[in-house]
Amino acid sequence: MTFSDELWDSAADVYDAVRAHPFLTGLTDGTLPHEAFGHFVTQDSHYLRGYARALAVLAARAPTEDDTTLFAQHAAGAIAAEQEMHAELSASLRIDRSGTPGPTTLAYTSYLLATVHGGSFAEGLGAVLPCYWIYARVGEALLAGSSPDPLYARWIAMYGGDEFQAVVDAAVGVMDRVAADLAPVERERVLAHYRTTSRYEWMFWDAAWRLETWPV
Ligand SMILES: Cc1ncc(CN)c(N)n1
Repeated sequence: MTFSDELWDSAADVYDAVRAHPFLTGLTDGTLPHEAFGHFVTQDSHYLRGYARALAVLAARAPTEDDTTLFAQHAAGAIAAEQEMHAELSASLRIDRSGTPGPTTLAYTSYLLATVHGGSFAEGLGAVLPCYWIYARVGEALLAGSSPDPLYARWIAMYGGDEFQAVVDAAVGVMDRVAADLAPVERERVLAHYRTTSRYEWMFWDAAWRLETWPV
């Protein structure tokens, strides 16, 4: 069993909860209100800025030149592709993506940044991995059925597409390589970060579903 298998299995219950969430079932059957999707797109634009910063820190702390190149490319290229899609979706939904990050967005990005700065490279990678991997698995699972709503179909095609899957495979491969040299205590820390950010992934969809705002 590879370390990435162990990681995936450790948060498989969270992934199952993600798949069952009404935001995703609504995306698939087309019943998700555009207001909730617009909320998601706006918050995700904020999220991606924080995520890109976290990947850039990871690139700077990477153990090999190839890893630095990989995460720097992901910080620039992958994020640009997602932001481009958000710009198109926002125009179709006629939403303005300005405003401030909501509570869940801020908590999630703050956790990512704290971990990539304060933990080891492996811990940082464990924290960013659910962002890659859960979206790839969700995209892959939803691709065949897609959605009757063309905006949701566009979103599913992005994450279910080969390009995104290849990006994710590369990041998972680095995790497996790095894990070979980790002491058991550090593996446990990686698993803990991975589970926490998997939970944040569920919370991010839930926040959009609830149209979350700051309570005061
Ligand atoms: C919250 C979140 N998580 C993951 C992804 C996919 N990079 C995303 N765009 N937004």
